[in-house]
Amino acid sequence: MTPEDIKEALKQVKYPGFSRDIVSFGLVRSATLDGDTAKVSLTLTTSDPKIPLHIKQEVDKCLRALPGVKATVIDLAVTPARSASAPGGGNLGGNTAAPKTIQHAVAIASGKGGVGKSTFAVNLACALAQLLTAKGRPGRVGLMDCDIYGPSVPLMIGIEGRPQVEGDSLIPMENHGVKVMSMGFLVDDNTPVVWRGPMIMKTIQQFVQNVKWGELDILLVDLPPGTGDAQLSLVQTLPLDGAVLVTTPQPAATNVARKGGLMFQKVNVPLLGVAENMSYFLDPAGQKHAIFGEGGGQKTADSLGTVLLGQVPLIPEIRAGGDAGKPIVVTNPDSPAASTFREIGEAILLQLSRKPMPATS
Ligand SMILES: Nc1ncnc2c1ncn2[C@@H]1O[C@H](COP(=O)(O)OP(=O)(O)OP(=O)(O)O)[C@@H](O)[C@H]1O
Repeated sequence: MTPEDIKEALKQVKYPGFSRDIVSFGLVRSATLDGDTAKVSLTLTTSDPKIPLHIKQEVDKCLRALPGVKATVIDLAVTPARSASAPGGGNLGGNTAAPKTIQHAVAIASGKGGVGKSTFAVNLACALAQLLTAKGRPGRVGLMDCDIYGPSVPLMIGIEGRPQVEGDSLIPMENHGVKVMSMGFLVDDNTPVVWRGPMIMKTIQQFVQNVKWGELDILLVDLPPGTGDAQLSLVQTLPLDGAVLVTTPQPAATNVARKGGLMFQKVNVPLLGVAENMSYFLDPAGQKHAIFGEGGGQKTADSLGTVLLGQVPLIPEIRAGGDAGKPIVVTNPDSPAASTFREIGEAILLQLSRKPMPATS
């Protein structure tokens, strides 16, 4: 029995409340067999004492079921997490004060345009809404579309019309369990692009402060594509807890995605990971075709010292869902693509609950 065999077996142990296992979450530091004793060391960041206890019991059960294992030594190092359940979290950095009712704000960014960032953000928001609803926390996901030049979120999530105004505040629009605010609700197609630049900072600050989001566990912020000065000042304006980079697999996209990663590091926003979109085309016979090459997402993640959160296939159903305002996560929740979005959502929630956030300036 090699360390790899033991790690393979430990993939049966799920992190409490998630469908992901402790190995893929990176909690297992080492695993060895010494005579008939299996020795495993784990690290975990949580403030909930029930979680280490539960994981320890499950790991013990799993190890004892292995051939030749009679005893176990499980070393579990627990670091207390910042309080993820405390309202406000207290860690929202940035220049704009975030309402205390928003626990975590996470940017969805891409280096290049057209990699499917908005499609990703919409599906991820719906997946998070499903996950949190299943945990008894419905209505706690928000999506803020900051793409001034091509705000596509309203169309992709199936919302038309304008938000209601209540006193000084705007009421977010809602569909598929996600509260949404978008530049697309406020500027029409005829608004000249030159006006949009000066409007953006002010409007986006207002999106954070003057929109009645209510109690949110997570607010996703769909940033405009690119890594230029405009994005940099936007990122500094927003009270972000983390960022997810979306890329396609080819080198041309990943090189620019890396620049995006460096931009977040510059402003002390932790990278939660890289998501690869259009990773492969899945033909009707179930065959995978690497149209845009392979490995770019992993390479980007490695070079930025972060993780690859998941790989979303290129399938016509995702495009059609975007055009119809019916994301695949909602219309076909059992599809492999929908499962990928939920797995990415789980990984993000887990990271937010265990990662102590550095203070931002
Ligand atoms: N995984 C996918 N499979 C099939 N089509 C996809 C996929 N992801 C995105 N698309 C399609 O690709 C097009 C571009 O996607 P999207 O508008 O989300 O990109 P974007 O990166 O947000 O673009 P930009 O930021 O430049 O506006 C859309 O037509 C969308 O439906």
